[in-house]
Amino acid sequence: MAVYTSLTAAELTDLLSQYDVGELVAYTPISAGIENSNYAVTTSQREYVLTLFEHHAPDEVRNFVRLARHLGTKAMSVPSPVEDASGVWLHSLKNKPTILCQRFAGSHPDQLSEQQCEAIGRELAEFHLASSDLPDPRHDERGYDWWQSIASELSTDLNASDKALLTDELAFQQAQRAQWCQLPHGWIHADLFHDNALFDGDELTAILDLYNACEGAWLYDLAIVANDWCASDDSGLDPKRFEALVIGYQSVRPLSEFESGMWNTVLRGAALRFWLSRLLATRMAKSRSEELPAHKQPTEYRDRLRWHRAKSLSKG
Ligand SMILES: Nc1ncnc2c1ncn2[C@@H]1O[C@H](COP(=O)(O)OP(=O)(O)OP(=O)(O)O)[C@@H](O)[C@H]1O
Ligand SMILES: N[C@@H](CCO)C(=O)O
Repeated sequence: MAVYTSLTAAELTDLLSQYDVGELVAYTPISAGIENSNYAVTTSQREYVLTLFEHHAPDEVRNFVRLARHLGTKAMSVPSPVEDASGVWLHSLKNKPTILCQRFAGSHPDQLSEQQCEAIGRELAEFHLASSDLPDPRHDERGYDWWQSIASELSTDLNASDKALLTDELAFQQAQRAQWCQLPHGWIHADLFHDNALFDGDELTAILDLYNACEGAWLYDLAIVANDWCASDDSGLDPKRFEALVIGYQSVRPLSEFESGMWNTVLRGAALRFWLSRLLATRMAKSRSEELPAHKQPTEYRDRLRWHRAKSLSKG
């Protein structure tokens, strides 16, 4: 949790002078986030967030931000970069691609309510529909092929029971490939956990961190949201929050009968994906002699996968 690149007031003032955003009043590093450096910036006109991309070249950033810019033109509350006085939105500070976005009000929800789940469901469906006319979604680098390849790499870190679970689930998912391919698909957020949304009470003010957005099944995106926002103490899903989420989503884009029949498969796939990515993150943290925070442990998603599998068995 860090800001990796330090900035002086003079550097920031120089950057802001290219925009029509008023004078610099204050700036504070934002410690949440592990990937990029973010600053909360107050000018005489309004509040902004300045992001310096730590690991990406300008062309990659252009590609990441394409979706946010598209959704910004449709008045969705996502961090879309502000243009400077000559229409340029991608700048460079300390040799790092840099953007300035509107700072949204609100905070990350903590005790998730049914109203918040309904709101995020509605917003996700809006996101799917509003992005559907933007061509060439990015390839999902954490999709099915990655599940297969990373699973064999990571299996040496697992005990026998987890290895058996992983092998069995991959075989199940492989058998379901043809069905997955028939699901309605397009751009998906792919990481809409509750720490990537802002709320003011029960009112959703923004969805953030579109940098994993890629092509995928829309139901899969909804399942990623369900596994996090509706998580229950027994490692499964809370039925009331899950119902609220689906009601919210369907109020904008009703699910087809085929999609509704695929829930269990897709919830399992979404749990598997984050079990694997957290296992990988654990391995990487260990190599730096660090640990993942308690709320990002792989076991949470392994246990959720087990819960979904037990559900499908109990349905017979
Ligand atoms: N436009 C914005 N308005 C308000 N707050 C924002 C905005 N952009 C970022 N933030 C705040 O900064 C934090 C970090 O942003 P973000 O999640 O994009 O970080 P990151 O390091 O790029 O990604 P990661 O979550 O993968 O570590 C967010 O959790 C949020 O609190
Ligand atoms: N949202 C992810 C981390 C960022 O991709 C997780 O909780 O595992």
